[in-house]
Amino acid sequence: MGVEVTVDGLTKSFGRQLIWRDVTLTLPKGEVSVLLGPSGTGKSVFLKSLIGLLRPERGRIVINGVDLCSCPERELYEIRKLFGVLFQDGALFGSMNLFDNVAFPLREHTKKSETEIRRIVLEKLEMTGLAGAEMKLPGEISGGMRKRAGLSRALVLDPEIILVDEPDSGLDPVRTAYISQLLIDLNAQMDATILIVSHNINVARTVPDNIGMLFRKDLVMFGPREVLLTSDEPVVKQFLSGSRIGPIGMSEEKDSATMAEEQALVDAGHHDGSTEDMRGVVPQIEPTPGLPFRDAVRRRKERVLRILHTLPPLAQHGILASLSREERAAYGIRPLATHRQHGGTP
Ligand SMILES: Nc1ncnc2c1ncn2[C@@H]1O[C@H](COP(=O)(O)OP(=O)(O)OP(=O)(O)O)[C@@H](O)[C@H]1O
Repeated sequence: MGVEVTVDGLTKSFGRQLIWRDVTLTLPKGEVSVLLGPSGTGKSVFLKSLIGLLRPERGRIVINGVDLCSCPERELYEIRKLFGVLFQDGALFGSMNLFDNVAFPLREHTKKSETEIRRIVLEKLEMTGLAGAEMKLPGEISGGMRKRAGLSRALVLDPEIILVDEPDSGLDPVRTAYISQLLIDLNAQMDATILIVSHNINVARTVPDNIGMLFRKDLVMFGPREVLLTSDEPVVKQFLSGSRIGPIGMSEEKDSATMAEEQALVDAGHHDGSTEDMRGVVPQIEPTPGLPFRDAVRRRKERVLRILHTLPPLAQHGILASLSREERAAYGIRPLATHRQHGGTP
């Protein structure tokens, strides 16, 4: 089963450039979380900090009681074995076929026999839909297949925490939907803690149990998916609708004069770049029929219902609306009062 990751007061700079400060969040064990944020807000830097490739100046990252930010190199090496990482481009060795790429961590870090390695590699390739492609070179396959090969390699040491950097980058919407399904299926099979970094709205709306967002060097929010998906925060609203109108600018945040000018243009009928209001809680992707039920869903339900009273009303409503009649009875919850949601859902 996956482990909990606790991040407390984390701050990272490069020289005089502050990337983010005082980031505090908990990745609940075995749950899937997404970290959103406009380009350049330091999402990849956050992933690299989690595995100890970068060392933040302040704060703690605690896994199994060990603080990665202050522990000795030997302990960090041991904790890193809990992680499987899918980097943006798959980070495959171009001269090795998929079999050898996926076998690489097993040959480097274990004393397993070639027979055992073969069994594991073929199993992971099968799990990611790449059975039969083991002799192909990375240059001979599509971007989506390279992502899945990178994922196979991230799985071979049976990680308890899986970090995924932009699973959708370079993929069309259909291939993105397939990789979203694959991540949920893997979570159902392995119960690993998963953190996905992305700016894809569909991934954010349909995949995770929890969502966070980085903006202006801060973690704007992190919590149950229903909180961000129903949020009224201007930056979240703008991000979810893909609009030019709001605090996020072309490369940096905007000043209030620019925001007022842009709003005036839209008020005069100019297109704001968005397609539709993407706020509101939509159903989460479920594992492919035949795969196990996600234990994380049950654990999350219990956790979220314990903190329900602390959440905003729309988020509460989204959570309660996702419960079946039997669950409502089991948790002693009264029938739902009607409450208007964003996106017109009553
Ligand atoms: N090793 C490094 N040395 C100096 N600056 C770095 C280093 N790594 C990242 N940065 C800077 O940190 C900032 C955040 O980069 P990062 O790649 O984490 O952003 P991101 O949110 O993942 O962006 P995107 O969504 O475009 O991938 C950028 O300004 C980048 O130039």
